[in-house]
Amino acid sequence: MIKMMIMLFNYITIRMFEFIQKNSLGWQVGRLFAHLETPPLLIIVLLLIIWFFTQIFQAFLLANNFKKRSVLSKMQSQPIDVIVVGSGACGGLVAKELSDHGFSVIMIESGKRFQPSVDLSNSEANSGKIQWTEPRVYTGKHQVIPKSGMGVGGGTLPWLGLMPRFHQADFKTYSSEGVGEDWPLTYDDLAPYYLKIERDFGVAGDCGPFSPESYSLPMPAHRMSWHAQVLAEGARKAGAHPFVPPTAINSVEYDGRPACIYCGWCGSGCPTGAKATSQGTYLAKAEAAGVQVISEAFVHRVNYDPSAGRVTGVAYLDSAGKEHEVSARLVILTAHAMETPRLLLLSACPTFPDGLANSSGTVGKYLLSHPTWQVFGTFDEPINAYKGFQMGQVMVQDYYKPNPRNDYARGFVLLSYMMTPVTYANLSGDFVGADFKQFLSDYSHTAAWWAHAEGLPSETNTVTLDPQVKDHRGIPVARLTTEWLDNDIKVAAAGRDKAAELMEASGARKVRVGLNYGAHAMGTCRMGNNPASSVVNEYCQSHDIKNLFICDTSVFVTGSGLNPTLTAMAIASRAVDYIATISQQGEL
Ligand SMILES: Cc1cc2nc3c(=O)[nH]c(=O)nc-3n(C[C@H](O)[C@H](O)[C@H](O)COP(=O)(O)OP(=O)(O)OC[C@H]3O[C@@H](n4cnc5c(N)ncnc54)[C@H](O)[C@@H]3O)c2cc1C
Repeated sequence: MIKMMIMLFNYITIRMFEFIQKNSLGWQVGRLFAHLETPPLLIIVLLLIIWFFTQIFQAFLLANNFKKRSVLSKMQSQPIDVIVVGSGACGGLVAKELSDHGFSVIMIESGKRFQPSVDLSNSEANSGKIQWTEPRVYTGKHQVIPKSGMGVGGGTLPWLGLMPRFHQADFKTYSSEGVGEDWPLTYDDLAPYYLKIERDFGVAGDCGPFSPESYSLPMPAHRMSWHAQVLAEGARKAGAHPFVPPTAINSVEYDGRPACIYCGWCGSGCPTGAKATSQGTYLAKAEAAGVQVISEAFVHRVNYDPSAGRVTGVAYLDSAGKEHEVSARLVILTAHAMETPRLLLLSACPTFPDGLANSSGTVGKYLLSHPTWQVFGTFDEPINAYKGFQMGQVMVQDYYKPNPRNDYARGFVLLSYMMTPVTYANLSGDFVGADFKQFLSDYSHTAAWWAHAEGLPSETNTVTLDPQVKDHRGIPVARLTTEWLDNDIKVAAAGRDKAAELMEASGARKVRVGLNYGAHAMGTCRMGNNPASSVVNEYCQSHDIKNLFICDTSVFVTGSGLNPTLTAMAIASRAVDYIATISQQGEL
């Protein structure tokens, strides 16, 4: 075969020289045909040439990791400072704050843009529109399926708005308890950013008796609705100290957005704008200041220039499958802890064959989640727990601080919770006939505690590229491989049992343990001081590529037992200040 190819190559070369000599296409074609004595031989040669070039073309397509290649459009006429990938909690903040610092920013978001008052008004069906619906593969001993958002606004479209601060010890789990790992930053590093975001984003509630320090929030706490009062009373009887936690849902009109009307559909998107979303806060201001948002645009590669050792921009596919390239001085990934590692792995190149910015081999490793249990209580009188916002009208944090007498490390919190009717009905399982009827009529008599614990980091909990499953674009999807550690199981079980005890203390006639699952995704591109064991430094800057930043929950070292978004935003805001400083010093 090789011999044949060489002969073919020699033959074409000789003919080309002759062609140049004679400078006549007609003469050349005539001579070529004359040398090929029989028509079958001519056909075979032509087929071989076609085959040869098809192989080269296919290899090229594979190397570029996509099926449909169309015309590249270099869209910008002006040089851009920063590309932000993903428009969620951190993306919106990063775009707004960079724009305030004078950077020109393009944001690229794979989901659609919604008009909340029209597209998301008051229906459970909407939650499907605003959650990530593309395929992912979940595997491992205990499958963890963290929900995530999609659309302009990202995870803040379906989120429930809980905004607690992490505690000092959450950043030092190894030095305080010998588990997990210490972060390269501290609570004090983030405290000014927590404060700023609570004001800019809009948070209502109390810091509670167990907060890392005493702080006040810009809006008063919401009044607990009846079910939350019943749960709080039971918690007090059992010796706990319930309070109304920090929530990014307006209790009064704030920053041009109205107070909550307590319709109870927070997870389906807020039609009034009372719930803070990236789209309705940071991003709205960023766009007004000139930030360009490209929606329905899936970034499938971060481009890298090996001669400069820098990223140069990104390539994305629009909804019609057409490819575009955008270049910028800086690329910031805020695509969340499942899609950011996927994108880096998809962007493998000769310099980084195992994934861009992955010389440490840790991209996609140490996937963190919160092991949780739902515990339902059914009461004699109706308590209408569906009224008011869905989660965290009351919180119990008494069992959060680690206690050496426990047979587990770290801790948990309890948050009041109630699901919307169809989600509740879906839990009916095997009930039929009278049992099913009873289950449904219990809805207005039922409330829940959501026990939310800390899951510890493990190198074998990972996001990788699935070798088989591809999305509709032909691109490998994220594959999550997970197994809870012994400590995760124990601390979550302690949370579950405490929730059941408090529910009984509230007077529930029936206590039922519901689902056990993993909430929130974090930690797949963790930060650290050592480039051999972490992906970014404490300012979210890649150890390998200085103009590449990762500013989302991927950078978490441990997950704490608390809702993660405020802390991710605080870390991102601190990274923006760093970027502005080093940019001024000419270091970017
Ligand atoms: C139902 C629900 C309730 C929640 N409630 C709470 C809560 O009460 N408190 C809390 O702290 N957290 C909560 N969370 C979690 C919270 O939403 C996330 O922690 C937070 O949004 C993460 O922010 P992020 O910036 O890392 O990513 P996200 O906000 O998830 O944004 C990432 C964005 O990137 C886009 N994207 C992904 N890949 C690409 C790509 N290749 N190209 C272009 N765009 C891409 C996605 O479409 C998405 O819009 C909840 C989540 C859900 C789903």
